[in-house]
Amino acid sequence: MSGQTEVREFQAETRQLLDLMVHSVYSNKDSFLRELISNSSDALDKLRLESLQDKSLDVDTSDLHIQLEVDSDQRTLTVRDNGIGMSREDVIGLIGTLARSGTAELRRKLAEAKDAAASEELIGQFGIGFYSTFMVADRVTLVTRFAGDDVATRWESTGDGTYTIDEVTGAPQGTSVTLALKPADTDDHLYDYTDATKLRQLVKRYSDFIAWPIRMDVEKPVAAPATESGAEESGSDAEPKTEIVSETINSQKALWAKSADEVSEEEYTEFYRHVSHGWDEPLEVITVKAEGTFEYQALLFIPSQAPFDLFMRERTSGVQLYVKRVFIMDDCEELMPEYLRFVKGVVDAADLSLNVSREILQQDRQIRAIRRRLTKRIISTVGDLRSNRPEDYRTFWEHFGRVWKEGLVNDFDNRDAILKASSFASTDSADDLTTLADYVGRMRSGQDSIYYMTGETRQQIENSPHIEAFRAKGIEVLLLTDPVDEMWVTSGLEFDGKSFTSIAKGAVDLDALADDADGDADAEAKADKEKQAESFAGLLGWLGETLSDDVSEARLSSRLTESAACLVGDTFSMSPQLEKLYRASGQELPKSKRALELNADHPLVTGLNAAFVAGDDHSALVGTAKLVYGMAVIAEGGELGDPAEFAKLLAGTLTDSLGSVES
Ligand SMILES: Nc1ncnc2c1ncn2[C@@H]1O[C@H](COP(=O)(O)OP(=O)(O)OP(=O)(O)O)[C@@H](O)[C@H]1O
Repeated sequence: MSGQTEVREFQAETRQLLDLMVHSVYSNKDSFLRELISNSSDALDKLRLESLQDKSLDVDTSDLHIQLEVDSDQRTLTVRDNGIGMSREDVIGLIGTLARSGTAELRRKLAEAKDAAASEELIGQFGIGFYSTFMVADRVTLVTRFAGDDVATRWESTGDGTYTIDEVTGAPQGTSVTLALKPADTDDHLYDYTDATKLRQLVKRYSDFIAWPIRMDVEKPVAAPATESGAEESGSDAEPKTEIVSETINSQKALWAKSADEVSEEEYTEFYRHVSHGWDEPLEVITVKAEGTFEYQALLFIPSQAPFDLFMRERTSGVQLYVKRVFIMDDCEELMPEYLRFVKGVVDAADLSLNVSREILQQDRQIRAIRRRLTKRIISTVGDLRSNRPEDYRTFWEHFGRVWKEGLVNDFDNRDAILKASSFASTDSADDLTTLADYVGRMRSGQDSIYYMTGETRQQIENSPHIEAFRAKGIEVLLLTDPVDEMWVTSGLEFDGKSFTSIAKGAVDLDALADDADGDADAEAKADKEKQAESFAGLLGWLGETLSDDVSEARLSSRLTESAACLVGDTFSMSPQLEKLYRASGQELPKSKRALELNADHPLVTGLNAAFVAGDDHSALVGTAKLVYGMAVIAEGGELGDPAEFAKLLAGTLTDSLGSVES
């Protein structure tokens, strides 16, 4: 019996994604089955957990399983489970709309994707779960009854703009998804999914480890009954008899309980996809087996692709917690520090209660011990990747380096090891990243700091005036462009006894590092410097006052070779990027002032000094002073406080210079 049918429209976003599935570019169409079985398995986990926690829940959990049902005449395949089911609201929210925050992002990227291969990769990165059914089906019907509810909900769609939803009674608890299959077309990687052999093969390949039985009715020859004489009944007219028997077609073996040499790479990959809801391959598999006081097993994966929500607040699925093979929770944050949130997998602890809650976990000594050990294992694994598999390490770094470096700020116990396994862009190479050990190996004699500069892009840093003298003298500088770099680099961390020094802050004395330094030349240079300082003293004092709203002082620079001026913070001041980040996050910060450093060899600066020394009335030079300051801000990629004033001053100066050309 069914209630009134309601026709609803898919959201525009969902429609576009559906359209993509219907005209799928994804060659691995078989994976729809994995998605459905995976959803069913999750639903069974949830029901078991729910019934453990809520004893009053009136549900039968005696035979939790997944059933595959085939109707060859109708060409349908049904995946049925007796799991937790969904309410009508769930169906509309979870199935009817692709409400996940990454959908818009996926669509945008798909629109940009140039070819089918790029689209495949994107689908791999985002995953499309339930909607993958439309790769193989013309019509999908879902009937579901939430545990404890009386009425069930039926949802149906042909993958065009609408779906229907209505109430049904008499449906069993759990969920069934029935696919009206498209005709097989092997050229399009679309197989006959009513074929028992094919289904068996797919379950074996993708879902063998699923903890719940996956059953299918299969036709089997009936063993002929023995006659009284003991001989089998036989006769020329006897047709071989068959019967339909229900068979469990997965082995249900928990992969984490097996030793690594018993598990194939493919099995690990499929398990990884199940726990991560990902479609990519794992970059590395980590197995841990602890015996003794705390017994547990862990099977962890480092993915090869960052999920779209890596930097979103409500991230999903990380490491799942099991207790003695029973699923307890997804995304068990207590088992993994936040900066390792990209790690996926399972931890099965033997000695916890099945009723364990998040509150208890937070206090639990065993959980803390597991977390400590797993963290160390992951860090050492990444270190090994770096040493032994540079290509894979590079993939890792591209996808997860930014998150990894959060550990330098947050994980005090392991930060030296994290730093060791990190890598950085530097002026040493345009393409390759460097480790700190290699950087230190290239340090100049007399250099006791690791020099770095932070900025928004590599190009911006490389073009900033601060780096000029370092470039001219061939001193290597790390180029740090991730927001998190600002944090760890100023946290007092050292590497190999060397501190990190920003080239955009404090005074630098590069002369001490000159490799060709000779005593006489040094003394001469020092005397020159002193003389220069004297001749510029008046100008510097005046500039400091004139620009006092913006700068703390004006001084001569030893870091400039090409530009006229740059701005330099105190050793412990915030960089402009960090200030910007804080402001963007809504924090009020007092205006900070930096020193204006001038290049005493630049014609603009020597000209300005000559003009300053030549007259007593310096008011005509105020505009030039402001321009010099503004140029320093622009050169480092900063934002002018009053761009209109700067533009006006510049226009006036240009006009004057043209006037002098005309006359
Ligand atoms: N058989 C089922 N029983 C109960 N709930 C289900 C079932 N299938 C799907 N759902 C619900 O619908 C939601 C959406 O499913 P869908 O497969 O689209 O995405 P997902 O499993 O959350 O993520 P992914 O796309 O990564 O697989 C699930 O999270 C689950 O809450």
